[in-house]
Amino acid sequence: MQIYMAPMEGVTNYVFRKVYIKHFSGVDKFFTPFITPHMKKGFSKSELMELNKEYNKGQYLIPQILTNSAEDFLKLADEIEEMGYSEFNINLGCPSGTVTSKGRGSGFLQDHEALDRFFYEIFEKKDNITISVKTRIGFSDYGEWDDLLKVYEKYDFNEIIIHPRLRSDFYKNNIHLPSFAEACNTFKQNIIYNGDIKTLDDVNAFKTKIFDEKVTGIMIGRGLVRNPLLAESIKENRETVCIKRTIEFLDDIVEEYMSLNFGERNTLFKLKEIWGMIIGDDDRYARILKKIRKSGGLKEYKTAINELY
Ligand SMILES: Cc1cc2nc3c(=O)[nH]c(=O)nc-3n(C[C@H](O)[C@H](O)[C@H](O)COP(=O)(O)O)c2cc1C
Repeated sequence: MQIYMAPMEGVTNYVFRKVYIKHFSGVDKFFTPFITPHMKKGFSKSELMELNKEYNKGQYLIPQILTNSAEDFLKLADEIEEMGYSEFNINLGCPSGTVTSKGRGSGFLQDHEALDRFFYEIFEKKDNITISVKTRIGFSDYGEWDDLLKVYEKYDFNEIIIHPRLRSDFYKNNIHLPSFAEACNTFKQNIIYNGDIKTLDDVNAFKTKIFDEKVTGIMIGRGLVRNPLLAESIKENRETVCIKRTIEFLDDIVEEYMSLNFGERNTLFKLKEIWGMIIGDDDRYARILKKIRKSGGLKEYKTAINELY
């Protein structure tokens, strides 16, 4: 089973991924956080870093694009192709209000005809690239999935990544496995499962519920940030958590940000977000998380981290 690291804006960015592959193994594919067409502005500095082949060396990296315009997609894909990419992922899952209100991300799932036209134009004009989608199962009603499946079925995606939640669920509420199972019966292509995998047990439980040879992989987001050893664990089929290796990894992330001149404040901001995901609402470490969040500089941050040993 293949393991993909989920794109997570602000978290699994170029720095995280670069340092990740120095410390851990097990991830087969990485995705950039979504990139939106920029029209006249050109790529931002961070987008250029996300896509820089030299900086991202050693990763099988797929650029993810967020748009509802075939014309903009084609133009952006051409530009990214020139940087050496030939595989693209389309974001049809982002639940953020600022994205969905413009009919993008999971907002695009509301207009099946427009979605169909979008894919038609892309596949008609671009036959030299590989395209996958990352999708939710609808906007606000499970009943939408049947029609969406009919649209997806028409196109030659190399794989379909499914997060079986509605937009209205955001990242909470239960996963809707019947919709995922329905996709397994419908699609001919490879299917990748995404959602709430946090431990090796979660993977094994998933496999007992869904066993279909078309499910060639799982994509993991929060679970891999919480325990960066999870991909290795799954590949080796033994649960491994090692706070020491996790801290060494995060120390290296600090160094990488500092070497890129992010400055102490911005670096700390990034680390606080990562620690928020690692500790989450685990009461045993709530006090330390509070200290991490309150730290005003890297020295104070390190003192807080040392309490974890
Ligand atoms: C902070 C954050 C940022 C995210 N950014 C993206 C993104 O840029 N593109 C995308 O397709 N999904 C994005 N996602 C969704 C994740 O890729 C993934 O689908 C979601 O976290 C569910 O998987 P998980 O339960 O394994 O975390 C984001 C999620 C979070 C929490």
